[in-house]
Amino acid sequence: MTEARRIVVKVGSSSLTTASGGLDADRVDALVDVLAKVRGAGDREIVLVSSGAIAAGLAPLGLDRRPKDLARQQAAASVGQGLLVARYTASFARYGARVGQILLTSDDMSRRAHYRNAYRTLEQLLAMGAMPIVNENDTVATDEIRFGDNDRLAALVAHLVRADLLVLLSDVDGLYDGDPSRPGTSRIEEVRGPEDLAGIEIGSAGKAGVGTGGMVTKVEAARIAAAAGIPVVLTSASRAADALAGRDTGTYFHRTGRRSAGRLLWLAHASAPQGALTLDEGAVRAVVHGRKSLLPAGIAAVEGEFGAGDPVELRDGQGRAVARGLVNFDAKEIPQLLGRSTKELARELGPAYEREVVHRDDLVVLHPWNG
Ligand SMILES: Nc1ncnc2c1ncn2[C@@H]1O[C@H](COP(=O)(O)OP(=O)(O)O)[C@@H](O)[C@H]1O
Ligand SMILES: N[C@@H](CCC(=O)OP(=O)(O)O)C(=O)O
Repeated sequence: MTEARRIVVKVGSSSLTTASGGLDADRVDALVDVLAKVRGAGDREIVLVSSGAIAAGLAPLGLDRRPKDLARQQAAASVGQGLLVARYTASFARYGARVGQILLTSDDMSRRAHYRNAYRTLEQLLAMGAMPIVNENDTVATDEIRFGDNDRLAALVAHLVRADLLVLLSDVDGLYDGDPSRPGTSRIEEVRGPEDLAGIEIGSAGKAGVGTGGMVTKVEAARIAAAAGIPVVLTSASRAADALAGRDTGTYFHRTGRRSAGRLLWLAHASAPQGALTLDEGAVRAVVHGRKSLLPAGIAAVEGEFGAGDPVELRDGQGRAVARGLVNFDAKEIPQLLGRSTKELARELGPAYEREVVHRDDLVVLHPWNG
């Protein structure tokens, strides 16, 4: 852990708010103290993924708890994000450090140009010595594409910036083998693979009522990062200094895979497919084994309401998901393309119809078909 040069630290809402709700300036300062010292001590870079926008916006809007509807959550995030970053700006200024705000949606993690730009901005901020602070762009994220929690976003950011370590900070000092508020449960120190999670009761958000995903999304984020070659420490915000100093704390998830290709990680693990295309046998072979683009001739059926650019699932004849991809057509355009060659379509409907339905650069074959 002490060898990690680039670290993504994610802090949850529950670690930044007071018991009665609202942003807790002391807890923000305590976290900033730890991060600023790590940065100041040498050649380690940190990207902070911080939740807390919705929680910070509740009291100023006269809300006493996190609203259920998306519109009011977005309004709260809109008010709270400004307050959150203002707080971080003041807090890092105590160390002479600047902060830069980066708001991302799941869309940004999949579209090539957005992904590249986010990467470039993050690199530039780090090169200029500013502290990047990332959050989900709550005000534009719809229910369908929303991360909702920031745990998976943090895993994807860790992959995006090629981090050596992901630190997930919560209000609990690790993964427990059952609900930690129950007596008799104990902390799991290491997770080497899925077998170490068998039989563990992984629950949802804690009592504070401001967090969202609970342990489920943290374990999922750890799984995504570990599979992409990035080890993960899950611990409490109050143990952040220990975790960053490499002292034994929390739960350590060993990496399970090697670093993999860019933005497609999002497609494989965190996207919500907006529809499905059923492939004939030849197309399954071409896409899964040949790593080819999906052409209209190989599609047998289409389901769902999606627009061009949305993630869709590709299924075989038995209905099993074999891949995910970003589709180049709206759902309603596809029925007329089914089973037909691109040449024929171009002749009949125009040159715009000569394109692949899913380009191979926008396609990820799912495990266990990608072995
Ligand atoms: N097996 C478990 N181990 C640890 N915590 C768990 C477990 N199951 C459920 N939890 C709950 O998950 C909560 C953390 O999730 P959450 O409130 O979403 O935090 P954050 O705001 O930090 O993202 C803990 O407070 C705990 O009550
Ligand atoms: N983007 C949202 C994150 C929502 C949330 O509560 O996330 P988390 O506390 O990480 O489970 C916010 O800033 O409020």
